[in-house]
Amino acid sequence: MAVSLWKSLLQTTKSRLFLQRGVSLYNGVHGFEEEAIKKKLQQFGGGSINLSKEDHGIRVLTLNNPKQMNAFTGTMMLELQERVTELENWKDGKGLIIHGAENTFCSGSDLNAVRAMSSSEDGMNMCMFMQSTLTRLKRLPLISVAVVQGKALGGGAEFTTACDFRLMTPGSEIRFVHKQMGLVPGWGGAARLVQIVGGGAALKLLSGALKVDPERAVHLGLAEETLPSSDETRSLEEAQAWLNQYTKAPAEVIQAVKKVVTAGRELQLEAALRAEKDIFGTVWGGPANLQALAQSTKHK
Ligand SMILES: CC[C@H](C(=O)O)C(=O)SCCNC(=O)CCNC(=O)[C@H](O)C(C)(C)COP(=O)(O)OP(=O)(O)OC[C@H]1O[C@@H](n2cnc3c(N)ncnc32)[C@H](O)[C@@H]1OP(=O)(O)O
Repeated sequence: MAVSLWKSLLQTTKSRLFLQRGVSLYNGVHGFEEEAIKKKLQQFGGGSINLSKEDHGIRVLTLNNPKQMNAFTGTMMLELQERVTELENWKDGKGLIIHGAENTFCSGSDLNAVRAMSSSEDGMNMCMFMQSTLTRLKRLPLISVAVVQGKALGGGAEFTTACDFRLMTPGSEIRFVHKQMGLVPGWGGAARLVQIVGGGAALKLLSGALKVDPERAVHLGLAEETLPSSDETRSLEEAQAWLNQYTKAPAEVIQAVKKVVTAGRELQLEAALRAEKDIFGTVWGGPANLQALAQSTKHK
């Protein structure tokens, strides 16, 4: 009796915690020194992470460091965390498109920062910082899609897996080059890749550091489709049209949809069911629900 009560309390707490915004994956208990790593990252500047204005419930996040093929500098890592916080507080959002500036996605960590931060302590702290930010990004109550133009390498490949979907332009590639660097993914990319393509395919992609072109990515279920255009502006418009198919409903309904899927993805069944109940409670009898009932909506 006492054990089952305790188990039930633990699961409820877990599903509640999971629904909260801004919760870091790591803290001091895990040896994470957030303020120390932020100070360190501040030393490696360049580039920016830009967030567009809202358009029909969709915003565009741009990885902007084209001089280095959009490699992630320290300050870009810090800015990404700020943009994610901004998106967590966006009440009317439905969708997010993520792409790289000047027709390429991202070539991973800035190698200059990587070289200067080669101690185990810095590596662990950077890993925990980026895992935490990308986990929050994937949990956003928005439908997110990465538009992969040019190359997504190393941390860039990992970043694409923190989106719900990937669309690739002709000639683009996703490549987990970590093995070639004597590493494995550390931004959560391996765990997410296994969820997306399964263990066998993930093992091949990581151990072979294989170039994944759009055709192979679609075949593996890593990408949804190849966009018709490789032109930067047109492919973004195509991605927007693709995303529009899934965001035609009030924001509170789209957000609830994403939340139940996130719960199903991340929690054990009983905790996911409890989370689903809580989320269901936010839309039941809500404006969209009442309107659909009043109109006797038919689903022909
Ligand atoms: C592996 C784990 C780790 C993590 O997860 O944290 C990482 O991500 S480490 C980074 C992994 N990425 C790389 O190792 C990329 C190395 N670069 C390349 O393979 C090429 O530069 C490539 C294929 C991205 C582009 O080749 P291309 O011939 O088209 O152009 P350039 O090589 O001339 O590159 C232009 C310019 O960009 C600089 N660059 C590219 N990537 C990075 C990077 N990750 N960090 C810093 N700088 C980068 C490159 O050095 C050139 O600059 P320049 O001043 O002209 O030499």
